[in-house]
Amino acid sequence: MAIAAATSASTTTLPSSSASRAPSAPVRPSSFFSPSSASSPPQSRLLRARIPLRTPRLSISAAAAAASMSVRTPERSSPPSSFLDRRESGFLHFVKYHGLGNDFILVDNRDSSEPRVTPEQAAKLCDRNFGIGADGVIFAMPGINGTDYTMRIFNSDGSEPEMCGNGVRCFARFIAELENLSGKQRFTVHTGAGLIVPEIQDDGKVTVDMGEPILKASDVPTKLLPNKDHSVVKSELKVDGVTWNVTCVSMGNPHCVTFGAKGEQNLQVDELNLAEIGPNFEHHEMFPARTNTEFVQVFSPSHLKMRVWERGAGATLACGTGACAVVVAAVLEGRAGRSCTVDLPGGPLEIEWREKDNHVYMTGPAEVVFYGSVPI
Ligand SMILES: N[C@@H](CCC[C@H](N)C(=O)O)C(=O)O
Repeated sequence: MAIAAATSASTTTLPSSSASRAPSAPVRPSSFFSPSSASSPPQSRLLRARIPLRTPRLSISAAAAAASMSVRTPERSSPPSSFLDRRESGFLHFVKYHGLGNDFILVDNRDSSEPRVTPEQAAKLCDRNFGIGADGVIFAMPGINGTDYTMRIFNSDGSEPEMCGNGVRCFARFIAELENLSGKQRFTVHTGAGLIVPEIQDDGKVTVDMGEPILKASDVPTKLLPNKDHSVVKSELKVDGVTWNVTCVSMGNPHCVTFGAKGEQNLQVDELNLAEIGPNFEHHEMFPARTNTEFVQVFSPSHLKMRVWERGAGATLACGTGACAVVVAAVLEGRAGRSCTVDLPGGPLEIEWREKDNHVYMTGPAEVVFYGSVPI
Protein backbone atom coordinates (compact mmCIF):
# COMPACT_ATOMS: atom_id res chain seq x y z
CA MET A 1 0.00 0.00 0.00
CA ALA A 2 1.53 3.32 -1.05
CA ILE A 3 0.70 6.18 1.26
CA ALA A 4 1.00 9.65 -0.14
CA ALA A 5 0.56 11.35 3.21
CA ALA A 6 3.52 9.73 4.87
CA THR A 7 6.02 9.45 2.07
CA SER A 8 6.35 12.60 0.02
CA ALA A 9 7.00 16.23 0.84
CA SER A 10 4.94 17.21 -2.17
CA THR A 11 1.88 15.40 -0.88
CA THR A 12 2.12 15.60 2.88
CA THR A 13 0.26 18.37 4.63
CA LEU A 14 1.10 18.55 8.28
CA PRO A 15 -0.32 21.37 10.35
CA SER A 16 2.67 23.68 10.79
CA SER A 17 2.19 23.89 14.54
CA SER A 18 -0.98 22.33 15.80
CA ALA A 19 -0.23 23.47 19.34
CA SER A 20 0.02 27.14 18.47
CA ARG A 21 -2.83 27.35 15.97
CA ALA A 22 -6.34 28.42 16.83
CA PRO A 23 -8.29 25.16 17.10
CA SER A 24 -11.03 26.32 14.76
CA ALA A 25 -8.65 27.16 11.93
CA PRO A 26 -6.59 24.10 11.04
CA VAL A 27 -4.15 24.44 8.15
CA ARG A 28 -5.33 22.38 5.22
CA PRO A 29 -4.89 22.12 1.50
CA SER A 30 -7.21 24.86 0.27
CA SER A 31 -9.04 22.67 -2.22
CA PHE A 32 -8.53 19.31 -0.58
CA PHE A 33 -12.21 18.55 -0.45
CA SER A 34 -13.20 20.58 -3.46
CA PRO A 35 -13.53 18.76 -6.80
CA SER A 36 -12.74 22.09 -8.48
CA SER A 37 -9.02 21.30 -8.25
CA ALA A 38 -9.51 18.69 -10.95
CA SER A 39 -10.74 21.36 -13.35
CA SER A 40 -8.10 24.01 -12.59
CA PRO A 41 -6.65 25.82 -15.61
CA PRO A 42 -3.47 24.14 -16.95
CA GLN A 43 -1.20 27.08 -15.97
CA SER A 44 -2.08 26.92 -12.29
CA ARG A 45 -1.86 23.15 -12.38
CA LEU A 46 1.73 23.34 -13.61
CA LEU A 47 2.64 25.95 -11.06
CA ARG A 48 1.20 23.85 -8.32
CA ALA A 49 2.98 20.78 -9.55
CA ARG A 50 6.35 22.52 -9.57
CA ILE A 51 6.10 23.97 -6.09
CA PRO A 52 6.46 21.50 -3.23
CA LEU A 53 3.29 21.71 -1.18
CA ARG A 54 4.65 21.68 2.35
CA THR A 55 1.84 23.92 3.52
CA PRO A 56 -0.95 25.47 1.52
CA ARG A 57 0.18 28.96 2.57
CA LEU A 58 3.58 28.38 1.06
CA SER A 59 2.09 27.16 -2.20
CA ILE A 60 -0.32 30.07 -2.51
CA SER A 61 2.22 32.79 -1.76
CA ALA A 62 4.88 31.14 -3.92
CA ALA A 63 2.44 30.80 -6.78
CA ALA A 64 1.37 34.44 -6.41
CA ALA A 65 4.99 35.60 -6.35
CA ALA A 66 5.76 33.53 -9.43
CA ALA A 67 2.75 34.93 -11.25
CA SER A 68 3.60 38.57 -10.39
CA MET A 69 7.16 38.06 -11.73
CA SER A 70 5.68 36.71 -14.97
CA VAL A 71 7.48 33.43 -14.60
CA ARG A 72 6.58 31.17 -17.48
CA THR A 73 6.31 27.51 -16.77
CA PRO A 74 7.31 25.13 -19.55
CA GLU A 75 4.54 23.29 -21.36
CA ARG A 76 4.38 19.60 -20.56
CA SER A 77 2.50 17.03 -22.51
CA SER A 78 1.26 15.22 -19.41
CA PRO A 79 1.31 17.14 -16.15
CA PRO A 80 2.94 15.28 -13.26
CA SER A 81 0.34 14.02 -10.87
CA SER A 82 0.32 16.13 -7.72
CA PHE A 83 -1.38 15.40 -4.47
CA LEU A 84 -4.40 17.53 -5.28
CA ASP A 85 -4.74 16.19 -8.80
CA ARG A 86 -4.96 12.65 -7.53
CA ARG A 87 -8.30 13.16 -5.83
CA GLU A 88 -10.30 12.09 -8.88
CA SER A 89 -8.29 9.01 -9.70
CA GLY A 90 -8.96 6.17 -7.32
CA PHE A 91 -7.32 7.61 -4.23
CA LEU A 92 -8.92 7.69 -0.83
CA HIS A 93 -8.53 11.17 0.63
CA PHE A 94 -8.60 11.40 4.36
CA VAL A 95 -7.79 13.55 7.34
CA LYS A 96 -6.22 11.95 10.35
CA TYR A 97 -7.49 13.28 13.68
CA HIS A 98 -6.87 12.32 17.26
CA GLY A 99 -8.75 12.76 20.51
CA LEU A 100 -6.19 12.47 23.31
CA GLY A 101 -4.06 10.16 21.19
CA ASN A 102 -6.97 7.91 20.21
CA ASP A 103 -6.43 8.36 16.46
CA PHE A 104 -8.73 7.98 13.49
CA ILE A 105 -8.75 8.19 9.72
CA LEU A 106 -11.73 10.40 8.80
CA VAL A 107 -13.33 9.81 5.41
CA ASP A 108 -15.76 12.15 3.64
CA ASN A 109 -18.57 9.70 2.81
CA ARG A 110 -21.37 12.28 2.60
CA ASP A 111 -22.36 11.20 -0.90
CA SER A 112 -23.16 7.60 0.01
CA SER A 113 -24.51 5.41 2.79
CA GLU A 114 -22.01 2.68 1.88
CA PRO A 115 -18.58 3.04 3.51
CA ARG A 116 -15.94 3.82 0.90
CA VAL A 117 -13.60 1.17 2.29
CA THR A 118 -14.27 -2.40 3.38
CA PRO A 119 -13.51 -3.68 6.89
CA GLU A 120 -10.48 -5.51 5.48
CA GLN A 121 -9.17 -2.33 3.83
CA ALA A 122 -9.81 -0.42 7.07
CA ALA A 123 -7.67 -2.90 9.01
CA LYS A 124 -4.85 -2.40 6.49
CA LEU A 125 -5.14 1.40 6.63
CA CYS A 126 -4.95 1.27 10.43
CA ASP A 127 -1.77 -0.83 10.44
CA ARG A 128 0.98 1.26 12.07
CA ASN A 129 3.77 -0.27 10.01
CA PHE A 130 2.23 -1.01 6.64
CA GLY A 131 -0.63 1.52 6.64
CA ILE A 132 -1.45 5.05 7.74
CA GLY A 133 -1.72 3.95 11.37
CA ALA A 134 -4.83 4.54 13.45
CA ASP A 135 -7.18 3.03 16.03
CA GLY A 136 -10.07 3.16 13.55
CA VAL A 137 -11.58 4.51 10.33
CA ILE A 138 -14.58 6.83 10.63
CA PHE A 139 -17.04 7.65 7.85
CA ALA A 140 -19.06 10.89 7.68
CA MET A 141 -22.30 9.84 5.96
CA PRO A 142 -25.71 11.30 5.16
CA GLY A 143 -28.01 11.56 8.17
CA ILE A 144 -30.99 9.30 8.65
CA ASN A 145 -34.14 9.58 10.80
CA GLY A 146 -33.92 13.38 10.57
CA THR A 147 -30.34 13.63 11.85
CA ASP A 148 -27.72 15.87 10.25
CA TYR A 149 -25.21 13.06 9.69
CA THR A 150 -24.51 9.39 10.25
CA MET A 151 -21.23 8.24 11.76
CA ARG A 152 -19.92 4.73 11.17
CA ILE A 153 -16.59 3.39 12.34
CA PHE A 154 -14.41 0.34 11.82
CA ASN A 155 -11.99 -0.65 14.59
CA SER A 156 -8.37 -1.33 13.65
CA ASP A 157 -9.19 -5.05 13.46
CA GLY A 158 -11.98 -4.33 10.94
CA SER A 159 -14.87 -4.97 13.35
CA GLU A 160 -17.64 -2.38 13.51
CA PRO A 161 -18.51 -0.94 16.94
CA GLU A 162 -21.72 0.93 17.67
CA MET A 163 -20.09 4.11 18.94
CA CYS A 164 -16.85 5.90 19.63
CA GLY A 165 -16.61 8.83 22.03
CA ASN A 166 -13.26 10.27 20.99
CA GLY A 167 -14.22 9.51 17.41
CA VAL A 168 -17.42 11.54 17.53
CA ARG A 169 -15.51 14.60 18.78
CA CYS A 170 -13.14 14.22 15.81
CA PHE A 171 -16.20 13.67 13.60
CA ALA A 172 -17.68 17.02 14.69
CA ARG A 173 -14.45 18.88 13.92
CA PHE A 174 -14.20 17.07 10.56
CA ILE A 175 -17.76 18.07 9.63
CA ALA A 176 -17.07 21.69 10.59
CA GLU A 177 -14.07 21.64 8.31
CA LEU A 178 -15.90 19.97 5.42
CA GLU A 179 -18.74 22.46 5.69
CA ASN A 180 -16.42 25.44 6.31
CA LEU A 181 -18.03 26.24 9.65
CA SER A 182 -16.30 27.98 12.52
CA GLY A 183 -17.16 28.83 16.11
CA LYS A 184 -19.81 27.09 18.17
CA GLN A 185 -21.50 24.31 16.18
CA ARG A 186 -23.92 21.54 17.16
CA PHE A 187 -24.77 18.48 15.09
CA THR A 188 -27.20 15.60 15.45
CA VAL A 189 -25.47 12.36 14.57
CA HIS A 190 -27.02 8.97 13.98
CA THR A 191 -24.80 6.13 15.27
CA GLY A 192 -25.16 2.46 16.11
CA ALA A 193 -25.80 3.69 19.66
CA GLY A 194 -28.67 5.96 18.54
CA LEU A 195 -28.69 9.75 18.53
CA ILE A 196 -25.46 11.43 19.66
CA VAL A 197 -25.13 15.21 19.81
CA PRO A 198 -21.64 16.77 19.69
CA GLU A 199 -21.25 20.51 20.17
CA ILE A 200 -18.04 22.31 19.26
CA GLN A 201 -17.22 24.96 21.86
CA ASP A 202 -15.63 28.36 21.29
CA ASP A 203 -12.27 27.00 22.49
CA GLY A 204 -12.40 24.15 19.94
CA LYS A 205 -13.12 21.46 22.51
CA VAL A 206 -16.19 19.31 21.87
CA THR A 207 -18.91 18.53 24.39
CA VAL A 208 -20.94 15.46 23.48
CA ASP A 209 -24.34 14.40 24.72
CA MET A 210 -23.61 10.67 24.81
CA GLY A 211 -27.15 9.66 25.76
CA GLU A 212 -28.21 7.36 28.58
CA PRO A 213 -26.03 4.52 29.84
CA ILE A 214 -27.49 1.03 29.46
CA LEU A 215 -27.25 -1.12 32.56
CA LYS A 216 -29.50 -4.09 31.84
CA ALA A 217 -27.17 -7.11 31.67
CA SER A 218 -28.71 -8.67 28.56
CA ASP A 219 -28.45 -5.34 26.71
CA VAL A 220 -24.82 -4.60 27.62
CA PRO A 221 -24.48 -7.53 26.78
CA THR A 222 -23.05 -9.73 29.52
CA LYS A 223 -23.95 -13.19 30.74
CA LEU A 224 -22.85 -12.30 34.29
CA LEU A 225 -25.63 -12.88 36.80
CA PRO A 226 -27.55 -9.60 37.20
CA ASN A 227 -28.73 -7.99 40.43
CA LYS A 228 -32.46 -7.60 41.14
CA ASP A 229 -32.57 -4.42 39.05
CA HIS A 230 -31.03 -6.37 36.11
CA SER A 231 -27.70 -4.51 36.36
CA VAL A 232 -24.26 -6.01 36.93
CA VAL A 233 -22.59 -3.89 39.61
CA LYS A 234 -19.56 -4.99 41.64
CA SER A 235 -19.97 -8.57 40.44
CA GLU A 236 -17.23 -11.15 40.47
CA LEU A 237 -15.52 -12.13 37.23
CA LYS A 238 -12.79 -14.75 37.18
CA VAL A 239 -10.13 -14.03 34.58
CA ASP A 240 -7.16 -16.37 34.33
CA GLY A 241 -7.39 -17.40 37.97
CA VAL A 242 -7.85 -13.86 39.36
CA THR A 243 -11.27 -12.76 40.66
CA TRP A 244 -12.03 -9.15 39.66
CA ASN A 245 -14.92 -6.97 40.84
CA VAL A 246 -16.60 -5.60 37.74
CA THR A 247 -19.47 -3.32 36.77
CA CYS A 248 -20.87 -3.63 33.27
CA VAL A 249 -22.10 -0.57 31.38
CA SER A 250 -23.04 -0.04 27.76
CA MET A 251 -22.65 3.40 26.19
CA GLY A 252 -24.04 1.83 23.02
CA ASN A 253 -20.91 -0.33 23.06
CA PRO A 254 -20.03 -2.72 25.89
CA HIS A 255 -17.73 -1.87 28.78
CA CYS A 256 -16.49 -3.90 31.72
CA VAL A 257 -15.20 -1.54 34.41
CA THR A 258 -13.02 -2.73 37.28
CA PHE A 259 -11.59 -0.88 40.27
CA GLY A 260 -9.50 -3.90 41.17
CA ALA A 261 -9.35 -7.56 42.03
CA LYS A 262 -11.35 -8.95 44.96
CA GLY A 263 -9.80 -7.81 48.24
CA GLU A 264 -7.51 -5.30 46.51
CA GLN A 265 -7.57 -1.81 48.05
CA ASN A 266 -6.61 0.73 45.39
CA LEU A 267 -5.64 -0.51 41.97
CA GLN A 268 -2.34 0.92 40.66
CA VAL A 269 -3.19 1.05 36.98
CA ASP A 270 0.38 1.82 35.83
CA GLU A 271 1.48 -1.54 37.16
CA LEU A 272 -0.89 -3.58 34.98
CA ASN A 273 0.32 -5.62 32.04
CA LEU A 274 -2.57 -4.72 29.75
CA ALA A 275 -1.32 -6.66 26.75
CA GLU A 276 -1.44 -9.80 28.85
CA ILE A 277 -4.72 -9.38 30.73
CA GLY A 278 -6.70 -7.22 28.30
CA PRO A 279 -7.41 -9.91 25.68
CA ASN A 280 -8.67 -12.30 28.39
CA PHE A 281 -11.36 -9.79 29.36
CA GLU A 282 -12.15 -8.92 25.74
CA HIS A 283 -12.77 -12.52 24.73
CA HIS A 284 -14.24 -13.73 28.02
CA GLU A 285 -17.22 -16.06 27.61
CA MET A 286 -19.30 -13.73 29.80
CA PHE A 287 -19.21 -11.13 27.01
CA PRO A 288 -20.96 -12.49 23.93
CA ALA A 289 -20.18 -9.35 21.86
CA ARG A 290 -16.65 -9.12 23.35
CA THR A 291 -15.98 -6.11 25.57
CA ASN A 292 -13.93 -3.01 26.18
CA THR A 293 -12.30 -3.09 29.62
CA GLU A 294 -11.40 -0.15 31.85
CA PHE A 295 -9.03 -0.46 34.82
CA VAL A 296 -9.59 2.41 37.23
CA GLN A 297 -7.70 4.06 40.07
CA VAL A 298 -9.54 6.51 42.32
CA PHE A 299 -7.68 9.68 43.35
CA SER A 300 -10.73 11.44 44.80
CA PRO A 301 -14.53 11.41 44.28
CA SER A 302 -14.05 13.77 41.33
CA HIS A 303 -10.72 12.56 39.95
CA LEU A 304 -10.16 9.13 38.43
CA LYS A 305 -7.42 7.57 36.37
CA MET A 306 -8.01 4.78 33.87
CA ARG A 307 -6.27 2.57 31.38
CA VAL A 308 -8.23 0.80 28.70
CA TRP A 309 -8.07 -2.34 26.62
CA GLU A 310 -10.39 -1.76 23.69
CA ARG A 311 -12.38 -4.37 21.85
CA GLY A 312 -10.98 -4.61 18.35
CA ALA A 313 -8.17 -2.11 18.95
CA GLY A 314 -6.18 -3.22 22.03
CA ALA A 315 -4.52 -0.76 24.39
CA THR A 316 -5.30 2.79 23.25
CA LEU A 317 -4.31 6.16 24.71
CA ALA A 318 -7.92 7.11 25.39
CA CYS A 319 -11.49 5.87 25.11
CA GLY A 320 -14.38 8.34 25.36
CA THR A 321 -17.18 5.82 25.79
CA GLY A 322 -14.89 4.06 28.29
CA ALA A 323 -14.43 7.22 30.37
CA CYS A 324 -18.23 7.69 30.41
CA ALA A 325 -18.74 4.08 31.49
CA VAL A 326 -16.12 4.54 34.22
CA VAL A 327 -17.94 7.50 35.79
CA VAL A 328 -21.28 5.66 35.64
CA ALA A 329 -19.66 2.62 37.28
CA ALA A 330 -17.94 4.78 39.90
CA VAL A 331 -21.25 6.40 40.83
CA LEU A 332 -23.03 3.03 40.98
CA GLU A 333 -20.29 1.62 43.20
CA GLY A 334 -20.34 4.71 45.44
CA ARG A 335 -16.75 5.65 44.62
CA ALA A 336 -17.28 9.05 42.94
CA GLY A 337 -19.72 11.85 42.27
CA ARG A 338 -21.45 12.53 38.98
CA SER A 339 -18.87 15.03 37.66
CA CYS A 340 -15.32 13.75 37.29
CA THR A 341 -12.06 14.43 35.57
CA VAL A 342 -10.89 11.14 34.11
CA ASP A 343 -7.16 10.92 33.38
CA LEU A 344 -6.28 8.69 30.44
CA PRO A 345 -2.79 7.96 29.07
CA GLY A 346 -3.41 10.60 26.36
CA GLY A 347 -4.83 13.27 28.70
CA PRO A 348 -7.95 14.18 30.69
CA LEU A 349 -11.65 14.09 29.80
CA GLU A 350 -14.41 15.87 31.72
CA ILE A 351 -17.38 13.57 32.28
CA GLU A 352 -20.73 14.33 33.83
CA TRP A 353 -23.58 11.85 34.37
CA ARG A 354 -26.40 14.37 34.71
CA GLU A 355 -29.11 13.49 37.19
CA LYS A 356 -31.70 15.68 35.45
CA ASP A 357 -31.87 13.73 32.18
CA ASN A 358 -29.80 10.61 32.97
CA HIS A 359 -27.54 11.49 30.01
CA VAL A 360 -23.75 11.33 30.11
CA TYR A 361 -21.83 14.38 28.83
CA MET A 362 -18.22 14.23 27.74
CA THR A 363 -15.93 17.20 27.01
CA GLY A 364 -12.51 16.92 25.42
CA PRO A 365 -10.29 17.93 22.53
CA ALA A 366 -10.10 16.75 18.92
CA GLU A 367 -7.21 17.75 16.69
CA VAL A 368 -6.04 17.37 13.09
CA VAL A 369 -2.86 15.31 12.73
CA PHE A 370 -2.40 15.43 8.94
CA TYR A 371 -4.11 15.30 5.55
CA GLY A 372 -3.37 12.56 3.09
CA SER A 373 -4.39 10.34 0.24
CA VAL A 374 -3.82 6.69 -0.36
CA PRO A 375 -4.48 4.47 -3.37
CA ILE A 376 -6.98 1.79 -2.55
N1 LIG B 1 -12.08 4.56 21.34
C1 LIG B 1 -13.47 4.64 21.30
C2 LIG B 1 -14.24 3.34 21.30
C3 LIG B 1 -14.09 2.65 19.95
C4 LIG B 1 -14.94 1.41 19.84
C5 LIG B 1 -14.49 0.27 20.70
N2 LIG B 1 -13.19 -0.22 20.34
C6 LIG B 1 -15.53 -0.86 20.60
O1 LIG B 1 -15.31 -1.83 19.87
O2 LIG B 1 -16.57 -0.76 21.24
C7 LIG B 1 -14.04 5.69 22.21
O3 LIG B 1 -13.39 6.73 22.34
O4 LIG B 1 -15.15 5.55 22.70
